[in-house]
Amino acid sequence: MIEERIKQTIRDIYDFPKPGIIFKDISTIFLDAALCKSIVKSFVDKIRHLEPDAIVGLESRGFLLGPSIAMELGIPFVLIRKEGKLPGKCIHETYDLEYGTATIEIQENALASGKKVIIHDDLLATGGTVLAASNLLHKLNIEVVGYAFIIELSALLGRAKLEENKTPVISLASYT
Ligand SMILES: O=P(O)(O)OC[C@H]1O[C@H](OP(=O)(O)OP(=O)(O)O)[C@H](O)[C@@H]1O
Ligand SMILES: Nc1ncnc2[nH]cnc12
Repeated sequence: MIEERIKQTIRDIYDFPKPGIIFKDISTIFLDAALCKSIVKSFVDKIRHLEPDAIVGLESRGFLLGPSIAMELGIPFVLIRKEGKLPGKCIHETYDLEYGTATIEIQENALASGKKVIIHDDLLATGGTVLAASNLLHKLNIEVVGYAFIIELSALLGRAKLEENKTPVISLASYT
């Protein structure tokens, strides 16, 4: 099963980037091409029926598999980046993380008004990052029809925040 394969592959790094945080290091997933392919296939199987017009990936770890998922579905991949990285007119949003605060941005003309998207990131923790991304997309009149994560840290209760408006939340491996 994909969940076991993911859990066997990633590593727990204690006290990174701050004391008390158990960091889920997903870099080992990318040493295993067969596992990467299986993860992309799992996402595609779970999100195709939502008929997204694009996948929106969150910098930086949402950029690792996001383009592959979009390519498999034959749809665009759109970037949400950390502050100061995107050229042209952008809108931005600041949010809290498990271990700090951050600001993300999207280009104003990244995607046409009225499009439907899936937001993809490697990991759901408090949900602060994806909620900020949802807010950005909402401001551009883009509808979020689902969220897709490799990993979910369920004790941090991000899912409940995302499901408030009944949007489907997909995660392939969940930790309590
Ligand atoms: O659900 P949340 O509490 O918001 O946390 C999840 C976010 O934290 C990590 O990113 P980070 O900001 O560390 O940046 P990185 O991907 O550039 O390493 C992770 O990749 C998610 O984007
Ligand atoms: N515990 C964690 N491990 C990896 N990425 C994270 N992002 C937020 N919390 C995290």
